[in-house]
Amino acid sequence: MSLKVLPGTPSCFVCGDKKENSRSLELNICWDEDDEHTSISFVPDGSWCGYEGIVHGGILAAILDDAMAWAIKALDDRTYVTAKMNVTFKRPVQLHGHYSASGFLDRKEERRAYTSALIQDEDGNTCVEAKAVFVLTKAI
Ligand SMILES: CCCCCCCCCCCCCCCC(=O)SCCNC(=O)CCNC(=O)[C@H](O)C(C)(C)COP(=O)(O)OP(=O)(O)OC[C@H]1O[C@@H](n2cnc3c(N)ncnc32)[C@H](O)[C@@H]1OP(=O)(O)O
Repeated sequence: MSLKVLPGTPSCFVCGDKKENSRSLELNICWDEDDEHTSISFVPDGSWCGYEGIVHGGILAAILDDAMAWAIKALDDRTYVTAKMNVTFKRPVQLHGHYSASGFLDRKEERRAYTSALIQDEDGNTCVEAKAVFVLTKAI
């Protein structure tokens, strides 16, 4: 497995830099060059919770959104935005656990990119799954 750390976007809530965005989670986005998917490792702290001890689903959706956006970016340098995203929460993601998110570009059609992503715990159990459609922007 050959993992490359992608640069991140300084203003981003997920992959940014606290100097540019004080609320950024500052997660590293890695690219697996052999299997062509993103990989984001994280250990949630107390500021990520909704219910006590359980990570807020909106934060998990944001991580999956980035995992998929960067899977596109690694393979196509143009700018795509999330147009539709479907998230299935299968198991709670726990405070202080060790998790990994992976994002995949499944296929492209015209201006659309179809993606998928998942979050797994350290035993390989799938906790969250997502599918999304990104659209190539005319401007940004
Ligand atoms: C230092 C290095 C930095 C480098 C930099 C890295 C950047 C890499 C990391 C980024 C990290 C951030 C990752 C978070 C990503 C976001 O969160 S993006 C923010 C959230 N999303 C948005 O704000 C999008 C808001 N929506 C829109 O702007 C517009 O509705 C859209 C999606 C652009 C579409 O508008 P439009 O271009 O006028 O759309 P339209 O011409 O009607 O449709 C175009 C095509 O898309 C399809 N389409 C449109 N909407 C949909 C839909 N909802 N479902 C399915 N298909 C749709 C249409 O069917 C059409 O398909 P074709 O007929 O061409 O095959």
